[in-house]
Amino acid sequence: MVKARKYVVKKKFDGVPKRDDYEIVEYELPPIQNGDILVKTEWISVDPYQRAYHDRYPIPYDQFGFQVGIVEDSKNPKFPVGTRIVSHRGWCDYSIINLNDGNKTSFDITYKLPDLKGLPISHAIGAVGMVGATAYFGFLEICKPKAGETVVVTGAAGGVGSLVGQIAKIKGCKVIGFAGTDDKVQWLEKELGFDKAFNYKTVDARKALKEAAPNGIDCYFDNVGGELSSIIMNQMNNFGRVSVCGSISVYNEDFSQLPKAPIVQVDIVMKQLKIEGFLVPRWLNRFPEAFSDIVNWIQSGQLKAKEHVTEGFENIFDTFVAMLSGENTGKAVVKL
Ligand SMILES: NC(=O)C1=CN([C@@H]2O[C@H](COP(=O)(O)OP(=O)(O)OC[C@H]3O[C@@H](n4cnc5c(N)ncnc54)[C@H](OP(=O)(O)O)[C@@H]3O)[C@@H](O)[C@H]2O)C=CC1
Ligand SMILES: C/C=C/C(C)=O
Repeated sequence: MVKARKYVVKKKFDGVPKRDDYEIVEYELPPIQNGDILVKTEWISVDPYQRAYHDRYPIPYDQFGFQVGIVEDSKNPKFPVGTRIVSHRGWCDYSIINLNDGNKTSFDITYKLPDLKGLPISHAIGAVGMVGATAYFGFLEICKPKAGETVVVTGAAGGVGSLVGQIAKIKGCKVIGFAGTDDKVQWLEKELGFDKAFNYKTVDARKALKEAAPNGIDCYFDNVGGELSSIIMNQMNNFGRVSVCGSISVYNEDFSQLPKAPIVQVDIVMKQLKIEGFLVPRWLNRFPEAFSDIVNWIQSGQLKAKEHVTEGFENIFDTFVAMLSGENTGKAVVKL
C-alpha cells in the first residue's frame, strides 16, 4: 500500500487564501488496476488560476494544478516504470492515473514529458509546459506581432510575462514591461533584454509610456487587468491588438461586487482595437509546436527560463500565496 498526501481546499477563500482554507489529507492509495500507473510527484506548479478558478469548484475539492512525476508502478505497457509524466493531478505526492480514457476535459491533461533535450525537467511545468504555451500562442496567435512594432507586457517578470517579452524580442519587436519591484525591472532590462521596464507600483504609467513609446503601442499582452491595463490601452495605435491572458489584480476581489476600472470602450472604438481573451487549452493539440520552439530558443541562448524554486510538500501553500503577492521572479515551482 502506498501512503499519499494531498491538499484539499476545505473552505471558501475570502480574499487572499489562508493556510486553514486547506487541509493536508493523508490516505492510502488502492492497488493499481489494469491500465493504471502510479506516479510519484517530483515538481509541483503554483499558478494564479488556482485562485481565479476557485469559485468554479464545490467545496471540498482536491487542489488541481500541473505537476511532473515519475512512474513508480505500472499496469500500462505504454508507460513503463521510470517514464516521466506531466499531469494536472495537483498538489499531491502520489497519484494513480489511468490513461486509457485519454484527455476527457480541457484540464484533464496528462502526457509524457516532452523532449527537453537535457533541460531541467521542472521546465515541463514552466517554459516547456502550460505556461510556455500560454506565452507562445497567447502572444503570437492573438497579437500577431510584426518586427518593429511596440509591445507592452504586464506581469512582465512572472512565468508567462517574462517569456512573452522575450518572444517579442525574438520576433524583432520593441518591448516594454511592467513589474512590481525595482529588482524585477533591473532583471527585465539587464538580463532579458527588454527595451524598457517600469515598476508599476511607483511609476506614473501614463507619463512613462508617453516617453518609452512615443509612437504608440501596437500590441498589449495583458496579465493583470485593472487600471494599469486601461492606461496602456489608452496609448495604443490604430488597429492595435490586445491579448487578454489574465487579470491577477482582481483575483482576490469579491466578484459579487464588480471591480471598477476606467472605461476603455472609447479607445477600443476610436482606435479600432482588437481585444481577445483566451484560455490556453484551446491550443492543447499544438502544445508540441510551442515546446519545440521554446526548447530551441533556450538552447540557443535566445530565451531565459528562470524559475523561482521552493522545496518541500509542506511549503506549497506558502509558495502559492507568495507568488500571488509577487515574491517570485520567473516561474514559481515547488520541488518535492
Ligand atoms: N489565459 C490563460 O490560459 C492563462 C492565463 N494565465 C494568466 O497569466 C498571468 C500570469 O500568470 P503566471 O505567469 O503563471 O504568474 P506569475 O509568475 O506572473 O505570478 C503572478 C504575478 O502577478 C503579479 N501581481 C500580483 N498582484 C498584482 C497586481 N495587483 N497587479 C499587477 N501584478 C500583480 C506579481 O508580480 P509583480 O511583482 O509584478 O506584482 C506576481 O509575481 C495571470 O493573470 C494568469 O491568470 C496563466 C496561464 C494560462
Ligand atoms: C488556464 C489558466 C487561466 C488563467 C486565467 O490563469
